[in-house]
Amino acid sequence: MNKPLFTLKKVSTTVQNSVGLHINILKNLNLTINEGDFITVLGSNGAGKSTLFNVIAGGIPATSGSIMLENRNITNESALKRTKYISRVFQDPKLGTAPRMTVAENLLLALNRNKSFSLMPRQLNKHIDTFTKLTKQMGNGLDQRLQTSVGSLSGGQRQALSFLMATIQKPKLLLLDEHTAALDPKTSAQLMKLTDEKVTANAQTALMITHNLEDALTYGNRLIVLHAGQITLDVTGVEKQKLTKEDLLNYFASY
Ligand SMILES: Nc1ncnc2c1ncn2[C@@H]1O[C@H](COP(=O)(O)OP(=O)(O)OP(=O)(O)O)[C@@H](O)[C@H]1O
Repeated sequence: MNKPLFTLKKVSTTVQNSVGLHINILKNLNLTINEGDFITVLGSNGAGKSTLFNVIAGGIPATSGSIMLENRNITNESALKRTKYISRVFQDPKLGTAPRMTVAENLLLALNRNKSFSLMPRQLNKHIDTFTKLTKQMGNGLDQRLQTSVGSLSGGQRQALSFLMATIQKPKLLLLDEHTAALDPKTSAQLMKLTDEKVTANAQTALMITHNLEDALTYGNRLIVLHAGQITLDVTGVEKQKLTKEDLLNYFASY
């Protein structure tokens, strides 16, 4: 049985642009994210995908409608409070990590998110084996760079670190905003594979925005398409498995 985790009901979002005009981005959007869903999110540029993530994470308020987390109404909860249970990885590897701190310090920060703690060497030493194991899984040399400052990592290593930090404490929801798009094809494919392994192994509820149709079809149990601020396609399970790249191209061409 599908258990609803996040429920967005008739969510609309209006923002003001640089010349003061009000733009309605999300329009009466309905979405139920079930526990364990791994949803790939497609949509043309400007469809409202990142805005949807911003509204779920609390960065942009819903102008109307409601967002429920199980039985709790979180529509007006701050973004800061929502970081307790929602993690996000962005397209830009520079976001989500502290550049002057080492890889190990960043991981310790993520491990202690929402707690008061110290970055004392004692604390770091306690976790170093765990961090080595975790970073080794990435297969990109990150485990050899635990004591290196994050600013000197490659984009791929830094993005792998952002992903590890976002998942080190299992969040209720993981939002992946084109998180492999800025990486070279090999590094991107490697992080995508690791993402799938981790999300699947942890039964992690996740939404992943991508412009890569193959990734959208290959990964996840569910696929949604956003168009002009609304969800126009929502397929799950066998229906998703049957979907082809050609179907999607035809679907987009029909707009
Ligand atoms: N804060 C804002 N102020 C003004 N306009 C905005 C704001 N945020 C988003 N928009 C506009 O709303 C529309 C939707 O933007 P959004 O970033 O959500 O689209 P997207 O589907 O993620 O696009 P892309 O695939 O290009 O990343 C765009 O036209 C964008 O310019």
